[in-house]
Amino acid sequence: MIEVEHLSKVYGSTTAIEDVSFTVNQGEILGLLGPNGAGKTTTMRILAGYLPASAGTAKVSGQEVHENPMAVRRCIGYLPENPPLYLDMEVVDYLNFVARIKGVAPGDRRRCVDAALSQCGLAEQRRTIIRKLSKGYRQRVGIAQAIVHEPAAIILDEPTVGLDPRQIIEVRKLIKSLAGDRTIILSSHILPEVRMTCDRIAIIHRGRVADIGSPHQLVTQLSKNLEYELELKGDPDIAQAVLDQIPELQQVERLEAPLFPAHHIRFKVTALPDQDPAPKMASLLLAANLDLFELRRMQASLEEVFLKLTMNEGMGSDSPAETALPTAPIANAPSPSPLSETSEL
Ligand SMILES: Nc1ncnc2c1ncn2[C@@H]1O[C@H](COP(=O)(O)OP(=O)(O)OP(=O)(O)O)[C@@H](O)[C@H]1O
Repeated sequence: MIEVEHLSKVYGSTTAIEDVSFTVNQGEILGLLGPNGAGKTTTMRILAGYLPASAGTAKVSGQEVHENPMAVRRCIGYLPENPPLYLDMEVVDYLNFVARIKGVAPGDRRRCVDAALSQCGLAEQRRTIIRKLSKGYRQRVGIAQAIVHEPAAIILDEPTVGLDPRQIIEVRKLIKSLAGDRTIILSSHILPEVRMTCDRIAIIHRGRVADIGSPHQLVTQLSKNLEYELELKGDPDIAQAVLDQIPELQQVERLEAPLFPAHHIRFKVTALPDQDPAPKMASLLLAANLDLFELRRMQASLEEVFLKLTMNEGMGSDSPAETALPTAPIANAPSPSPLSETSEL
């Protein structure tokens, strides 16, 4: 559905994105995850046909974006980071206006606007002046303007930024409900955001795709060597000897466990790549008359994957799971300059 190949964009002396490639299948939700300045907005604006690339190609439904920007805009809906809402218009008038400038035929407009209002949970607000809406509802209007021409794909730039936690949950639900046949790309600098909403995640780091895959793939890729923690009761030397003779284990480490009950011992073991020695460990330890209280696989988290891929940035947080990613210190970041960009509406 969306194919991006070797895309690059240079602004003056700043390379915003370099050699970015990925594909998004029909009906899939892909998250672009990266800190501020990583290149997410640039990638999305190129895809939406609002910004020319310096090199590479982007295709939507087989159409090259640069060659057919108008055709591509018909099959893509775009929610920019700051949606261009006309605050003094009523919701329904604004959506009618957007439908008209997006080329929806006059006979289809009412149906399209009503569908967008209903899908975005705005039916009761149709006659409300946009200025009077909460930020969460304004964001719904932003999403409604992105889908009003019934595009096959939508691109949402930081759709939950600036919303309170309740509004975030509602907008997330809305995005999920818009999936199905539609293809969705959304960007975020918040890891739980993409983990909860997206089927696949592309980690964007300094303008490049550092890795791409489902949350599960990203995590298992990092942990080719499975790690386990064990808690046993019995003779520590026997336990050590049993574990030492398992050929699938690469490393056996006895852990200090001062807070554990008397005679309880703990080990951390690392398996050889692509080996899972759990059943063998359990049966050999039990056969040696040791009591096995716990055999727990240590799973790398998505946060650890992100940290590994973007190590040189330093997360600087005790709990990355609940924290936004840091601002990337891009060298020579210039102030935005007027380029040959077109209106985002
Ligand atoms: N119009 C512009 N002129 C010059 N440099 C720009 C322009 N737009 C973006 N940049 C630079 O390109 C790089 C990538 O910016 P981009 O906005 O794509 O990142 P982002 O990941 O979307 O970050 P954010 O979440 O802050 O928007 C940054 O270094 C940014 O300063």
